[in-house]
This record gives sequence, structure tokens and C-alpha cells, in this order.
Amino acid sequence: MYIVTAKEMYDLDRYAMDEIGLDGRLLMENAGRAVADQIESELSLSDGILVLIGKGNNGGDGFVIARTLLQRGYDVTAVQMVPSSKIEGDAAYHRKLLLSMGYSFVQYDGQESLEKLCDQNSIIVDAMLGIGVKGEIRSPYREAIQTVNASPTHTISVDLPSGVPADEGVEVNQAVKADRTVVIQYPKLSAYFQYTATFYGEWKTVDIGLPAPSQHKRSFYGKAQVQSTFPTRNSFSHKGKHGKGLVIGGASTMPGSVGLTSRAALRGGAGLLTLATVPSVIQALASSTLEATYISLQDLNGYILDVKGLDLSYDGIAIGMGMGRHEEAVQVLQKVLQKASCPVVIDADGLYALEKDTSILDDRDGPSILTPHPGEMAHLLGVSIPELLSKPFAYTRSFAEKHHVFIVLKGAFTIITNPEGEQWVTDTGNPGLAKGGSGDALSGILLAYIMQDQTIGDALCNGTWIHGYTAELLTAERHSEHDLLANDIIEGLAQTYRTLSL
Ligand SMILES: NC(=O)C1=CN([C@@H]2O[C@H](COP(=O)(O)OP(=O)(O)OC[C@H]3O[C@@H](n4cnc5c(N)ncnc54)[C@H](O)[C@@H]3O)[C@@H](O)[C@H]2O)[C@@H](O)CC1
Ligand SMILES: Nc1ncnc2c1ncn2[C@@H]1O[C@H](COP(=O)(O)OP(=O)(O)O)[C@@H](O)[C@H]1O
Ligand SMILES: [K+]
Repeated sequence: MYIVTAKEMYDLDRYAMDEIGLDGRLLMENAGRAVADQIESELSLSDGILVLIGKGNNGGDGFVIARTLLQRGYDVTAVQMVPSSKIEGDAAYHRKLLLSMGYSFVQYDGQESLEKLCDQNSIIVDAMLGIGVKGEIRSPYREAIQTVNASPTHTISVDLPSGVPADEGVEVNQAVKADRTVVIQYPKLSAYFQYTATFYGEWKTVDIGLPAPSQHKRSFYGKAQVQSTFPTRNSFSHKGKHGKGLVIGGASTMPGSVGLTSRAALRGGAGLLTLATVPSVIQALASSTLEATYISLQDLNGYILDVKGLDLSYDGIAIGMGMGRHEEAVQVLQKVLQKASCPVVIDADGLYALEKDTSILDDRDGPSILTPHPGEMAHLLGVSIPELLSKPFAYTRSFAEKHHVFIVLKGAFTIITNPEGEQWVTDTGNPGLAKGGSGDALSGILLAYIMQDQTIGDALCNGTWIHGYTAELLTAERHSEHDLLANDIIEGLAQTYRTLSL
């Protein structure tokens, strides 16, 4: 499923009309009918339906919805928010059609009467503003949005909750807080932002017959993609076929992080796993992480001092977890990135070490994979976290393209970007993962997957999806969002693989 900006949606619309010959009025009919079908699944004939119709094409969809539901025998009150003279184009055509069929609408005449209508009806259909919204919300929408939000009546928005922009980087000053949104054809970026996602309520897309974008820019990555790309194990495979991985990190005060990464890589499916760390960490982990082998690195005050002489000929490396933020960590990271030619996952303190000189990424032979949470990404970019979160797609894409790296920007929606700037979003997981150690486990899973038979992009998407899905499975049964630990995720991978028959 593609995720689009307003411009991309308008371009598709134009392409469909000008190049394919699909009439805009037909697209609007398809949109309105598809939304009406969705709404109808929630209705009974006794329900009163209030349709709020704006000036543009979102309002045009509203005229089709009102006509379709009236034709099907429902009790519909359609309210036109602006004078008839202001309605143009395809929306005016559908307005006329509603009237020609013998139905009528009422003209909006202020907040007080709208308040009454909201209370008298069982469902509000919000078709006031769509992807064309710009700037501060003006009258009469401003008051109407306040009224709708103040009413307890169940609200279903068309395409977007009115007032929510399609794109990133736009502040939302006022918008409908929908219970549900029926999204036309493709979800818009704002459905995946922390600041705007909650306005949508639950949402679903409907197909109106638009073509697919000619170029892949962004899409949603879900269960179907995991199941179609996840590699199967050949009966004749051996441990050498599933990747020889190396984890570099840990410090005497943080032995757990690399322990989690190593165990997650093994449970994730790595064939062989070596942990290079300081002696005290080896002591702490050797009896619990039996399947790993260990390389003892020189230690200074409990931190890794150097990686001199460390053989880096592995199929994949994960570096940075629990490594500490000291000057030597910068040298360690730089040496590893310079010498290793395999894919390297850089996480946690490795990202802080990277901040000193990101140009080191540019000259690497092998792929680099950065797995920041928003704090780490903002730090790398030198912007504030709110600034990053207002444009996460744009910021990560430009960094990935500039340094030719993969980025996994973690969060409730995780954005995966490849060096060409293509992006995918996964939405699995829950607040049970908001706990120290979850990221370490994810790094291990990603290390295991980049060494299997799949593209790095698929490996990263599969890894983040499975990490989050495992949290969902576990909190639905044995655990809660309060008690869930990173180690539970690692042990829970078994259940995920079995549930999905992977
Ligand atoms: N492929 C497509 O793009 C399709 C789009 N359709 C619908 O059309 C919508 C887009 O239509 P439009 O481009 O007409 O956009 P809108 O329906 O969002 O309307 C834009 C109009 O709203 C007013 N407006 C914008 N910002 C405002 C503000 N801050 N305060 C007050 N008034 C404001 C302006 O008059 C502007 O012209 C989509 O969201 C979707 O619902 C469907 O009908 C079919 C196909
Ligand atoms: N509220 C949430 N919903 C879904 N996933 C979450 C949520 N909070 C955290 N996560 C996931 O948990 C992981 C946390 O990673 P990170 O912040 O690096 O943790 P750590 O500090 O333990 O390394 C990421 O994969 C992130 O996507
Ligand atoms: K709307």
C-alpha cells in the first residue's frame, strides 16, 4: 500500500484523468460510493446521518455519499457549508445530481443549529476539507470543527479528518477528531505521524480505481509483505549459510545490552554469532549465552579501548550497544567502518560516536544501517526532536541519500529508508516496547536478518515488523504492556515464527 503526499495524490488524479481518460466525476462517484459502503456497514435504517459538505472535492464526495445513502433508504441530512455559488467543477455536478434526483440539502446557518443537528443524528460524516486544506482554518469550518468535536456523536471523516493536512511539516491548529476515517485510495503521510495520527481514529482505505504511482517512494509494510519475502530454510542448509555475525559493544556497567543483541541474533536465525567485548562482559554473559563465541577486547575503565587485530571478515556486524560514549568509542567505530566490507548495523552509542564524523559513512565499501530512535536521529541531524518528528520522512530520506545508508527510524510507526530514498513504514508494536533493551533486541534481529537470503531493505522491514508483532502477540496472552521485557521479545520470537509459519 502506497503512502502519498497531497501533490502525489493530485498528480495521480491528473494522470488518471488526462492520460488514462478517467473522468473526474466518475472518480468522485467511485469515492463517494466506496465511502458510503463502508459507512453502511455501521448503520441501521433508523440511524440519522448528518453529512457535512465543504466547498472542494472532499465536499463533492460528501454529495455522492448523501445521495447514495438517501437512495438506499437512510435518513440523511446534508449540510452545505458554503453558498452554492462557491461550489464548482465535479462537486457542482454531484450537487446538481443530488437535487435532480429529488433530494435536498440544508444550508449551514451557524454553530447553534449545527449543534442541534449533531445531537439529533447518530453519525456525522465529515466531508468538509480534504487534501486541499491550507493554512489556518477559516470560518465556517473553524466553528463547525469545534462543534463536531464537542458533540459525542460518532464521527466518520472522509479521506482525512477535516483540518489535518496530508503532508508532513504542517502544523495542525484545528481538526476534526474522528472516530473513524475512510481514506480515499492511498493513505496520506499524516496518518503516520505522532502529531496527526490520533485525529484519524481507526482508518481504512477504499479503492476508487486510481492507478498506482509510477515510482515507488513510500509504502506500508505489513504481514503480507513479511510472509512473501521472509526466507525459508533449505533442508540442506548448514550454519554457514545463515550468516556469521559479529556484535561489538558492551561495557562493564552495561553487559546486558550486547547480551540481548547476541541472543536476539541467535533466536533471529543467525548461523554463528561472536561477541567482541571487554573481559568483564564476557564473564557476565558466558554462562547464559552459551551458543555465542567470544572475543576479548582491550579494556580501559570498563570500556572497549581498541579493536586492534580484530578480524572483521563476517557476514554482518552490529556495533554500538552499551559501548559507552567516550573518545575511544569514536575510534573503535571508525576503524570498524573503514575496515569491514560487510553490512554494519550501527545502534545506540555507535550513533553517538558516528555524530563526530558522519562522512566516514560515505566511503564505506559495504552497506551501513543506522537504527536511531528519534532522540538519536535528531542528535545526528543537529535538530530538535519535535522538529525531526514534524518531518520524519523528509529528514531521514535526505540523510539516507546524502550518506548512502539505510535508516531505521524507530517509534510507534517505524520508517525504514534505503540509500535510494525509498521508504517503508511498519506499524506493529505497542508501548510494552518502550523500555530499555527493546532496541538492543531489535539490533540483534536485524543483524540476523541482513545475513539471510533477502534484500537488506526487506530484512530491515521484516525485522522491525516481527519485533513489534512479537510484542503484540505476547501482550495479548502471557504479558502486559507493563511487564514486557526485551528478553521476552527474544524468547517470544518462537511464537511469532510458529504463528506465521515462517
Ligand atoms: N484523486 C483525487 O485526488 C481525488 C480526490 N477526491 C477528494 O477530493 C479531495 C481534495 O479536493 P480539493 O482539492 O478540492 O480539496 P478540499 O476538498 O480539501 O478543498 C479545498 C478547498 O477548501 C478550502 N480551504 C482550504 N484550506 C482552508 C482553510 N484553512 N480554511 C478554510 N477553507 C479552506 C479552499 O476553498 C480550498 O479550495 C480529497 O481529499 C478527496 O476527498 C475524490 O473526490 C476523488 C479523487
Ligand atoms: N509505543 C511504542 N509502540 C510501538 N513500538 C515502540 C513503542 N515504544 C518503543 N517501541 C519500539 O521499541 C524499540 C525501542 O528502541 P530504543 O529506543 O532504541 O530502545 P533501547 O533504549 O532499549 O535500545 C524500537 O524498536 C521502537 O520502535
Ligand atoms: K474530511
